Amino acid sequence: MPHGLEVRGLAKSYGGVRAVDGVSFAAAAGRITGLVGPNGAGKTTVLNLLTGVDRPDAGELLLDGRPVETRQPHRIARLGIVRTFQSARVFPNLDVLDNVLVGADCGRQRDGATERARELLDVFGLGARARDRAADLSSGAQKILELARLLLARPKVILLDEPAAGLSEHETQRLADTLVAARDAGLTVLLVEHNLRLVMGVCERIVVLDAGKVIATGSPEQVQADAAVRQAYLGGQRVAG
Ligand SMILES: Nc1ncnc2c1ncn2[C@@H]1O[C@H](COP(=O)(O)OP(=O)(O)OP(=O)(O)O)[C@@H](O)[C@H]1O
Repeated sequence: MPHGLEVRGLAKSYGGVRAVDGVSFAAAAGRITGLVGPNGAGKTTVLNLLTGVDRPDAGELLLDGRPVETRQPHRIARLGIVRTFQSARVFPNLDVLDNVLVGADCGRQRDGATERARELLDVFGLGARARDRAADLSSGAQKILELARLLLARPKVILLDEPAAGLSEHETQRLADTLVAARDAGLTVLLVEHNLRLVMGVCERIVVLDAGKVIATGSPEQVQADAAVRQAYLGGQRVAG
């Protein structure tokens, strides 16, 4: 059984702010791991450090037990670790199908790419929009399109930065179904998300950050019952289920 992604002692300060302060956790292979926490907890910074968008002050990243030495975003992507951003990055003037096919070039998976791209669009509910310009999709649909493009390249690990933000309830359900299907096909997922209903519904394990530190790790049930999580993250309220 491969390990998936492991983060050890990750740290990053901006001026006097310790945005990420000695963070260690694992995202097991073939599982969906949630990374949650209140605003400013350091979640996006973790994703930026893992994908080479920003440089850590300290820390190690391991993929399937092997250290990832490079800090260059394109090399990290070539190892199979890819990410989405809080706002979708699509090619507005390309149509929806061609947007997905860009992922085939990134992943060098051209054989059968068009067929697979169409399948992905169907799974995501965008099949009927294949020839529409990406710019004409809603912002939620653009996020789903970005995800389809990334999946076409068959990554090992996908890091998602608030994929449900701006999605309708229906789109969020599609997203959940697709993440579960991708996981069942072997994908390792790290999900940064404020929609706790989604997180609790699809994640096997959840890592909770507060003020740059991991304050809890466990199953959705364990995390919901954790006093430190309630205090820091929810001000004592019950975690939405
Ligand atoms: N480039 C930067 N320069 C200065 N400070 C930064 C920078 N990036 C992040 N920070 C600070 O680091 C801390 C963590 O921010 P980060 O965006 O990682 O949190 P987050 O958990 O993703 O929050 P949110 O849920 O609101 O997106 C915050 O105090 C933020 O202001």
